[in-house]
Amino acid sequence: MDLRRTLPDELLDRMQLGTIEGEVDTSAFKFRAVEDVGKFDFVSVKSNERWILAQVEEVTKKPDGETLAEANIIGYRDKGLTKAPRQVIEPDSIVYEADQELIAETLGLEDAGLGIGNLETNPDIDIFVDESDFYKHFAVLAQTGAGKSYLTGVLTEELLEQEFPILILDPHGEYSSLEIPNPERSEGAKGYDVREFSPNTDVNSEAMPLRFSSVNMEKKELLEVIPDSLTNSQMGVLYNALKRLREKGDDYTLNDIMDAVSQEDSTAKWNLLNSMEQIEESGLFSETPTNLKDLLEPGRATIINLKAVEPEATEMTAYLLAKRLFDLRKRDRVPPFVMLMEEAHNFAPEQGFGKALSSEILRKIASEGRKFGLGIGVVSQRPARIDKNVLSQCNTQFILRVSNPNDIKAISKSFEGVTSEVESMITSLPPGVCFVLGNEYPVMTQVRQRYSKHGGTTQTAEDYEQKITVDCYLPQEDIDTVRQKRDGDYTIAYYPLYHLETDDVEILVDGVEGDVKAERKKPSGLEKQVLEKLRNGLEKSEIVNEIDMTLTKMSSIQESLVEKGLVHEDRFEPKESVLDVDLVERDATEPELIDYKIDEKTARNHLEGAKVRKLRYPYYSSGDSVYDPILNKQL
Ligand SMILES: Nc1ncnc2c1ncn2[C@@H]1O[C@H](COP(=O)(O)OP(=O)(O)OP(=O)(O)O)[C@@H](O)[C@H]1O
Repeated sequence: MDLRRTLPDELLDRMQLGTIEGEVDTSAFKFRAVEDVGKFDFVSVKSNERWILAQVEEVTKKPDGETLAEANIIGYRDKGLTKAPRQVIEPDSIVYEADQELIAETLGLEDAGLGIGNLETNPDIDIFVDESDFYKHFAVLAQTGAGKSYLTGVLTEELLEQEFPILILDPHGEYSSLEIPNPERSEGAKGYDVREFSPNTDVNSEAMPLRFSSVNMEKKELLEVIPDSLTNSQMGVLYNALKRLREKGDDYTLNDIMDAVSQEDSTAKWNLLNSMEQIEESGLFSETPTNLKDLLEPGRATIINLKAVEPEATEMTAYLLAKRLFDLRKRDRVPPFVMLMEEAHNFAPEQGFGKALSSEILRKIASEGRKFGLGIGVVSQRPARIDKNVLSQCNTQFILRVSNPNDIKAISKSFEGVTSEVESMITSLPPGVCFVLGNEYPVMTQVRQRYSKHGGTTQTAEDYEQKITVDCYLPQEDIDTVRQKRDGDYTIAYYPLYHLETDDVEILVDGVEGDVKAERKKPSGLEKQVLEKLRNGLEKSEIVNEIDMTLTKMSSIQESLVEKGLVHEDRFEPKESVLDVDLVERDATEPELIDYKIDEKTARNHLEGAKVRKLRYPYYSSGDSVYDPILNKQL
């Protein structure tokens, strides 16, 4: 019988793949394939006037050359819903290739939104995710090397295209490459608007410093960041100190609280002060804090680079950012935004896997954030170690390859739609292929190529660049700010200097030319005190009062300071010198260092018996132009 003649027209343009064989039930069938079929291919069968979609689960080739395929029935589309058939398909039915429309309709695929890739089995079918779903939280879960940070980069690009403000907690400093177009793309490469902040700008020298305000900190917040748990008497001391400060009615800082605590009449204050000193030493708080509103700008990714930040400071940063930004969001002071957390198991650990300061606030955001337009993105290679209360609130899940049984269990417990077949498929996904869960059916997706450069590549011996730590004068402006303000592709260069010092004199010698760049005599004890107060903006009369000295003494000190070249002759103001600029340690690469041409011995000729130290002066250069970030001017 000529099968094609007996078929209605609508069937004719679909490719026949084979015929059902053996027993059929409502969930699966087997068919003898006459065309090539592969694992996970979508196929279709007509039953009771409806097209049923199924997916090949296994293909077997028999010794006689016959190919048998097993397919799981997904269902049919009816009134906007995918339904499982209640009647069995007729044995002997013909199995066809499934067309794009049937697949897209039955799987309930979106046809617009964030384009993350294509259906793994059908490259012509693009996979989109509804952008509003990102305020209902999402998770990217995968074992190391499966493509987790690559996919997170793709999601970030798509969110930035939709003008979302995004904040990324980046423990390894791998997301700043979002600003660089992907060099592996022949067309469509693109860099994005990125700002980088870090609590540790010594190591992350390209980042702007991230500092928090300690003005009027509430008791609850203070108790969260104090590293030790307090005794009742310590609580009492803190309570009294805060009460007294509030009664005064003025703004108060962490230092004011410490002063007030030290004035309390209780021995419990000493340990409390000790704990508070640790917060102060973390360097996270400042009188000139980062304006948190600057962290959220539509269409911009703000990266919180936590590379080389101590674990305690990392925790405190995550807690303070989540807490304060959620508060600001609730009061509509910042736009709706998405906060992405790499290594999320460290910020919201599951019980039994440690504690984190940010646990409670992240649970709160997970359950309430969507009401206020704060979506969180949980990215982790250890799903089993993430707080279930947080994980289960993630409405959309992107699961790449995961093979650890505990992690698989955590995934199937937290999310719907993870059948045992999906579980086994997750263990064998190739890199860059993920399941998108959260819709009607888990969709196996080939993640698209990135528009911007992927920064998470494992470092190899060839691309290893040794870092050399140098003592460097602290730039007033960081390189990113200068790049943005002056719209130039500036790179940093460290100019070599020698600092020579005896008990009386200090000089700075140019490490290339060998000449003296700055010189001055050192102030004596009392002169130093006067100079310091002068630098802090005090008037002569105020200094006389504070140090408690006669006017005659003050005049002789002034004379001596003029003679040493430390203050101006015509006005009692300190002379500015590069010798007063603060020093910081910086990690530089070999090409960033300008070579010394003068050796230490030659430099020492300028000042016999001096202690010599190598220092560096930073310059930012772009083509022919050179910018001095200490004097803040173009040279
Ligand atoms: N969709 C993709 N397209 C092309 N290459 C990809 C894709 N996904 C991943 N890769 C490649 O696989 C490598 C590993 O991916 P990625 O860095 O995202 O892994 P990871 O899961 O984040 O691992 P780790 O936990 O070690 O950071 C990448 O360097 C990239 O080259």
